[in-house]
Amino acid sequence: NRGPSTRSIYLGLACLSLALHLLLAVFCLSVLQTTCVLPTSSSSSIPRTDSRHNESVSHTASSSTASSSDKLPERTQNKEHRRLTANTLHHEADDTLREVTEKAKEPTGAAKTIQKVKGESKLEALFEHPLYNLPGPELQPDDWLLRLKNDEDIKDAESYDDMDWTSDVETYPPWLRFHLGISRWELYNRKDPNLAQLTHYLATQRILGAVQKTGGTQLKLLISFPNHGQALLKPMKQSRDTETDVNLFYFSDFERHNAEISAFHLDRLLGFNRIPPVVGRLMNVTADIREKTTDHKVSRTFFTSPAGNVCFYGQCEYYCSTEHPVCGRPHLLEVSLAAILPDLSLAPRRSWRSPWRRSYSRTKLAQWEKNPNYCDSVKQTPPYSQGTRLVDLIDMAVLDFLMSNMDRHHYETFEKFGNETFLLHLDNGRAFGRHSQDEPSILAPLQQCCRIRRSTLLRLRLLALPDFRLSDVMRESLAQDPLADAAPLLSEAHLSALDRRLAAVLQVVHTCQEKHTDVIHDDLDRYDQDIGGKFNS
Ligand SMILES: Nc1ncnc2c1ncn2[C@@H]1O[C@H](COP(=O)(O)OP(=O)(O)OP(=O)(O)O)[C@@H](O)[C@H]1O
Ligand SMILES: [Mn+2]
Repeated sequence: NRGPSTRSIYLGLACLSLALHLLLAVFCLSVLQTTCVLPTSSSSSIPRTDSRHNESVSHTASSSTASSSDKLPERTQNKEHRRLTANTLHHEADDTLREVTEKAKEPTGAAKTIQKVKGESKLEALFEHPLYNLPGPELQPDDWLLRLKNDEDIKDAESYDDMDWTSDVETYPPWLRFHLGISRWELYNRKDPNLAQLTHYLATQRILGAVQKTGGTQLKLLISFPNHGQALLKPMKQSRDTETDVNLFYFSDFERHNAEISAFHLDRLLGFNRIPPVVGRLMNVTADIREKTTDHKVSRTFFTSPAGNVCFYGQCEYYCSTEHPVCGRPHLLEVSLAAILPDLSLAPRRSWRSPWRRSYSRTKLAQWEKNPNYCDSVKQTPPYSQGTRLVDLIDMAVLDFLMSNMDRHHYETFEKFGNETFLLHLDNGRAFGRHSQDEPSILAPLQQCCRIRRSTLLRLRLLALPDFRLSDVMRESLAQDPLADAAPLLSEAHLSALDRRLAAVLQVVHTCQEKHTDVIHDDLDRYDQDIGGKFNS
């Protein structure tokens, strides 16, 4: 008899459960709508402020793994891995990105000072000059190193199909926006507001880790920050003004943190934009390195010096010993931090041996030192026989002569761009070693080939004028670095050496022009109206 009543109870319960499920579903839908739906602008184009970049460009999401760094074996970017890194980035992005961007908007102390003297600023005047505002070639999609996917790509590109790039480009951390801004012709756009945010990020972010960076001969660390940001650290090893010992060969010279910082500023002042942004920072050796490192090569070399300073030396080929320690005072240490380039697995680079490489021997001379017609053979050898490679190399020689860097044995390019691209000016640690002496042999490419880009020559002439004097704009530019608060990054002696060397470069060009008619590589024929007849060459 209990059959029908039990059945009705079961029926009632089933109805109740159904109703509850329905209620739950409705609730879930409404909640998801408000919290889980991400902006639909996943493929949003980045409107670029600079006229050079005024087309709308969308970048591929492949840059997501840029953060994954050296730990990954090259070319192991399978789909699973890419999805993982993209997702991780987004999770971290949510809570820390806003903080970073907010902080980055505050100008540093030095930047504020510069703003005050607006109107008298030679640096501002320089960057307002038409020679620093030439519209570059119009950029095609292939002219970006990394691209986010745009609608077209979504339709046809299988390789990106599992990417989950849903957040707004504006919320990407500065290092990622730096990567997305690398083009065929320059590493960064001087007017990109992200540049200041990137240096601020490197100078202020909490340090999460420090390991020794492999490759090269002297000690350097790979620093990691929140949001997968990384930097290449070079420590201060000697006082800023110590001149390189005259009996030390160029290949035995110490690397200088202030040389890395100054080289970035100089390269930017020359209008090249070919050095990754570098910023100075006062770090705590104990809290930021000793307590953070997971690298035994580093941690086991820490000690306290007789003076009570915390020191370490790491493991490397040159100067990694108790006799050459890196020491805090007692904990504080000045370092340079360079923005890290996109990971090699995403943006492979090619390393080129410089035709004017030194012999790196105490006794041997290189070919270019023995043969005055050396350039004739270089001019006939690819890639120097075509395009702009030779004048690019000469630009680099001018930069190196100005800062007296004799250590340019190699240079790198991004493989993606083939031979039609700028040259990366990495590793400037051995520059600015001596101010009392110049090294004319660094100018051998210019002097032997008698060729120079017109835009480079015109900028050099501009920097020789009192209104834009190189030493003055360099002093002003370096004052923006956080370490300038402690002491100038380059002494006055180094700054005036720049003016002296600039005059020497112009003299070499002048001598060339007396002997040859094809000295100028005219890259400005399209802009002659813009720059006027003021600078005839
Ligand atoms: N900003 C950067 N981002 C990514 N990789 C970099 C960066 N700067 C340098 N590297 C890479 O690290 C390598 C070593 O750096 P660097 O040349 O500065 O060290 P080094 O000890 O001075 O080398 P060497 O002794 O060969 O002159 C470089 O060859 C380059 O490929
Ligand atoms: Mn080096």
